[in-house]
Amino acid sequence: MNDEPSDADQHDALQPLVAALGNAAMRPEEFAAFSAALMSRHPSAVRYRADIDPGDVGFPVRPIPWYSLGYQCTDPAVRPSRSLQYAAGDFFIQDAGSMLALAASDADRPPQRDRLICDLCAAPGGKSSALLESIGDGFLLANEPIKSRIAPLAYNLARTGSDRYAISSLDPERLQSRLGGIFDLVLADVPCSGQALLGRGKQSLAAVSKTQIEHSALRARRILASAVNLVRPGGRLVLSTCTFAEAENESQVRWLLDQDGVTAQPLDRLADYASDETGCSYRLWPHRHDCAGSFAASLRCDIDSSIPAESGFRKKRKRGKKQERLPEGCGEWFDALPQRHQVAGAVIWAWPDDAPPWLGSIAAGGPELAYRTGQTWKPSHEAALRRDGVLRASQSIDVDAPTAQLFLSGQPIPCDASGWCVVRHRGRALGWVKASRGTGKNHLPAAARMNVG
Ligand SMILES: C[S@@+](CC[C@H](N)C(=O)[O-])C[C@H]1O[C@@H](n2cnc3c(N)ncnc32)[C@H](O)[C@@H]1O
Repeated sequence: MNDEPSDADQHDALQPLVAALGNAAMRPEEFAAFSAALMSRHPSAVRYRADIDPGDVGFPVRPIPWYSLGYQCTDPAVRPSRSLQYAAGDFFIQDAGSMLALAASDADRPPQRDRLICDLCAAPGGKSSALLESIGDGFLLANEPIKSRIAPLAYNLARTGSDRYAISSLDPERLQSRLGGIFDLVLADVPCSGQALLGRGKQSLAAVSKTQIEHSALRARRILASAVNLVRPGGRLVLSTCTFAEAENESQVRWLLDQDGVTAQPLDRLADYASDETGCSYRLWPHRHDCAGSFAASLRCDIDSSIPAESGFRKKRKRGKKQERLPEGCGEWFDALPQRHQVAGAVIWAWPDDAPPWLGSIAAGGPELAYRTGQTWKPSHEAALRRDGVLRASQSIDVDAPTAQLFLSGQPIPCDASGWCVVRHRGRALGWVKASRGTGKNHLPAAARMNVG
C-alpha cells in the first residue's frame, strides 16, 4: 500500500496557508503552483569562498541571482558533499533561499573594517560561516542558546579557517544585558514554523497550522525585542525566516518599525524581491525562484541601549585573571601561537590579540587550539584548518588526490614526518596525522570523515 499523501491531500493540508499568507495572498492558480513547488525538492546549492573560481570546482553550476557567491547545481546526479573541494572547505552546501539573508547582510561584499557582528540564532552555522568568511578585520559572535546545537555550529565555523569568532550560548535577553548596543550588524535568523522545509521532509504539515504559526511568532518577537537592543546606534538588524506566514514575517517587521529608533533600511540589491509596503522586506518563493523559499528584512536601529563598560571592540584588554600556561606540546605543533588563549576544561581556545575584551566572560566556544583526552593534550582539528591569524602548523605534507581520499575516510597514510603534521591537498588543510616510522596515524574527528570520489 502506498502511504504517500496524494497531491490533492497535500493541497488540502496546505489550505491554512491561504489565510496565513496575509497580504502576500495569491490567486488559486498561483497557490496551486506554490503548494506544488513547496512540496518539491529544489536543486542543491553551494556557496563558494570568495577566492574560489566556480570553474575549478568540477561540477556544473549556474549563478544564483540574489547572492554573488551562491550557485545552484544543474546536474541532479552530482553530490557536492562527495568532493575533495568540499572536504577542503572551498564551498559550503546551503539552500539558495538561505542566501537571501546573506544578501541582506552583505556577506558577499568586501569587508568593512572593525565590523562587529552578532548572529543571534546561529546553529548549525550555515549563515554564521558565510558572515565569518566576510569578516575581514572584524569579529563574529555566534550565539546559540541550545547547547546540544553548538557542536555542528563549532564545526561549521572551524571550516572557514578563521579565528575571528566566539560562540556564546545565552538567551538573547541575557546577551543584551551583557553586550547591549555594540554590534554593527545583528542577524536574527529566528526559529520559525519552517514551512519552507516541507519539501525536504524536514518539517511536518503542522508547520502551516495557526497554533504553530502563533507560537513561533510569539517566540520570535521575544528574540527580536532583545535583538534591536544589541545593535549599536546606526547599526543594522537583519531578520530572516524560512517560512511564509505573514505573522512571522512582515507583521514582525511592522511591529519592529513601531519601536522608537527603528526604521526601514531598504536594500537596492534586493529590489526585485521586495514583498510589501514596509519598504525593507524581501521574499523568495519556491514556484518563482526555484528554491525552498525564505524571508529577510533589513532595519536600521538608533536605540541608545546601555553599553557595559567592558564591551568596546579593540579596547585595551583589562588586566584580569592571569592566563593559564599552555601545555608543553603546543610550542612544537605550531611555529607561532596567538597570545590570547583560554583554557576551558578539556579544550583551549586561541584568539587574535585584537579580539574583543569580553570574550573570556561569555564564550562557550571558540577557535580551538588544543584538546585534552585524559592527561594528554593534542592539537585540535580546528587548528589544522586555520587559514587566517598567526597560528601555523610546524609540519605539513601535501598529498595527491588518492591519498587525500584515504585520509578523509579515516585511514592512516604514508608520511615521512615525525610527530604532529597537517595533511594538505592542493594547499588546503584537511586535518592532522601523528607520524612515525613512515606512517601517519589518522586524527581526523569522526564528524569530519567522509567518502569522496
Ligand atoms: C532557523 S535556525 C538558525 C539557522 C542558522 N542561522 C543557520 O543558518 O544555520 C534557528 C536557531 O535558533 C535557535 N533558538 C531557539 N530558541 C532561541 C532563542 N530563544 N533565542 C535565540 N535562538 C534560539 C534554534 O536552536 C536554532 O538553532
